[in-house]
Amino acid sequence: MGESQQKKRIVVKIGSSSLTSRNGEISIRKLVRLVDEIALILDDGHELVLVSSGAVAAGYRKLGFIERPHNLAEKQAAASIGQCLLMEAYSERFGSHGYVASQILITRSDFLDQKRYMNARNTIQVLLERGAVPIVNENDTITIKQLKFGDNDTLSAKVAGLVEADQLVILSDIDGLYNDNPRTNPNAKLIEVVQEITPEIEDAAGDSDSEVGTGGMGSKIEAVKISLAAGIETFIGDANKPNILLDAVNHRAKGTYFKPNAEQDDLDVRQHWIAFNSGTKGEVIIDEGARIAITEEQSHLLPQGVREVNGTFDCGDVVVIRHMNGDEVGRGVINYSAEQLREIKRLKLKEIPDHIKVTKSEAISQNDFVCYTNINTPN
Ligand SMILES: Nc1ncnc2c1ncn2[C@@H]1O[C@H](COP(=O)(O)OP(=O)(O)O)[C@@H](O)[C@H]1O
Ligand SMILES: N[C@@H](CCC(=O)OP(=O)(O)O)C(=O)O
Repeated sequence: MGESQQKKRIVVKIGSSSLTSRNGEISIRKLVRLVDEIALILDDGHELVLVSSGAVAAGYRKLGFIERPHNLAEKQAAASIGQCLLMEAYSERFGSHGYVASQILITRSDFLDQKRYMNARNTIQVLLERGAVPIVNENDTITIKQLKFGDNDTLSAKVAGLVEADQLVILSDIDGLYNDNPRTNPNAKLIEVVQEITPEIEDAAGDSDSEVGTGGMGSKIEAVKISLAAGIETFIGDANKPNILLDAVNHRAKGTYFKPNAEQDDLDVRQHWIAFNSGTKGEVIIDEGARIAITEEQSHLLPQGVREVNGTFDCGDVVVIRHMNGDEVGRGVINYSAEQLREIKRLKLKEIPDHIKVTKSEAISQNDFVCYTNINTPN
């Protein structure tokens, strides 16, 4: 183990702008330099998952386009060629350092489904245990517009949560978050440490000015909200600075460090999925007694404390739990359908009619519940 002593699990996101030359084509020189830096981290004993953009950039010229296409189908076609070329370049360079690269293509819907989520997690776990370097990108060629991450910033934050990373490092063409877009305001100042994403920070983070970057600083801040909510410290810095990765891991790189709330509770993997990835189907409105039971007394949510049921859901779906006063309390996996719960709301367990008896009679079990005070901001 090197200077940082403790083995860390790091997710590194490399944006399109950091892998391309001025004309938007993939730059093998830039890719090679970054792989060489990653090898130093691996040599130091850390585990690393790489989230790499660049498939469209690597492929569009081979399809005869003179510039990066804007039409979705054309970008998807370009990505299907570019992804292979990208992986070929990564495999070759990682191989020269004695490391094996693996490809993982993910869509937004993979995060919504708990089984697919766990599968992805288990696969990456094996790869990391065996010393391989998982390289993740969005599955561009098959993802429909409505389910697209679009930029890879959000994907990297979700991956960091998936693998329970110690640190997320987002490398870009800029050395961090400024208090205004430095490309248009020469007086903008770098913000070195962020403890909380305030509305001022969200306002400062603008779009991308490059031809190849997708989300700009705005999508990076959205991503940071997800990683901080999951308790993962995050860094944004300039991919072009020598030793940026090793320095970021050792907290001495120039850039912006985002600190998670130290008092946050640790969520287990199922609670993490419920909090950040599941998506919710409907709402269960509860009274004060039920709120105290589930948030302060570590008890189950019983049908007795349910006042209203909004929307449609089935047993096993994740629902929002809201207090009668309108405040959101948390979310959890529901043991009844909306129809069943409407029929048994406010009833004691022994009063539940036989035709509605289910295996777990509580509405939401304590270990299937995530309280919003235990996380910063769920997405
Ligand atoms: N407040 C800000 N601080 C830093 N960069 C900003 C800010 N607002 C907008 N930007 C823009 O965001 C760009 C980085 O995002 P992007 O081009 O999407 O890169 P990537 O391809 O690495 O995701 C910067 O180069 C800059 O033009
Ligand atoms: N999945 C796309 C990446 C999209 C993109 O450009 O993302 P980003 O680099 O975060 O602005 C690709 O590989 O081309």
